[in-house]
Amino acid sequence: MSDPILRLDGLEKGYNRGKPNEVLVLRGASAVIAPGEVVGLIAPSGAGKSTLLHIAGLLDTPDAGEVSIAGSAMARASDRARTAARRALVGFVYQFHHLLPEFSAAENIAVPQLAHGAAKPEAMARAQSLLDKVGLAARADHRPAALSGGEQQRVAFCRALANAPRLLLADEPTGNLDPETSDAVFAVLMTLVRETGMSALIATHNHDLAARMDRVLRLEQGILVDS
Ligand SMILES: Nc1ncnc2c1ncn2[C@@H]1O[C@H](COP(=O)(O)OP(=O)(O)OP(=O)(O)O)[C@@H](O)[C@H]1O
Repeated sequence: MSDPILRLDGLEKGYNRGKPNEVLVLRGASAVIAPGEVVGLIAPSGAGKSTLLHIAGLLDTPDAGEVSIAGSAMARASDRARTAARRALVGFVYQFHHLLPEFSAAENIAVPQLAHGAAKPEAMARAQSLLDKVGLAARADHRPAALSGGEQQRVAFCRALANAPRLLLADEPTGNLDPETSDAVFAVLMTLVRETGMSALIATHNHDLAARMDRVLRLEQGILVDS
């Protein structure tokens, strides 16, 4: 059997440890995500969803436990190895688009490819083909401020997929949109994820959206439980 794309083993994470204002957020969180699996993450506000996603995406390190991506243990790997794995294997989408305001939609999608060593013409061609897929071919030259909220978020999806990651980590990817737009934009995200066959861990407060995923994990009292 192929390695899981993401394996979280007994993750522990706290802030201000050993001090009076200590907060223990993760207390042994474990999960396995198989290739191609799309998993929802439901957590009450403040339960540690962002902390978990940052550790899973190698943006932060756990106090204890292991994170393996595509079979490689990364929790205690060098910064250089973690950055290389993150760039090659992981895409991120947040609640707010975080697009660079002075760049066009296509340029925003080209940036991570250039950082990963692509040549500009190829990066721009891939940006255009991703924009085609999300119905924004005609918006390639628009700056983020000239796009609607739903369009900005669709560009952010393209940027997350620019380097063809194997794992998408999304933190309330449509949480900033009105319900109708959220539904339509979420459908675009799911189509992109399913078409590429990538795995995804998608945090949402929306139970209807969570119901469209293969399964759902809940983060409760610092551990992950099947929903
Ligand atoms: N740098 C930090 N220093 C101290 N406490 C922190 C820090 N970052 C997060 N926390 C605390 O850890 C807990 C989990 O935070 P986290 O941002 O992971 O929650 P969340 O589930 O993503 O919340 P929300 O859904 O409201 O965004 C919270 O109680 C938060 O106050």
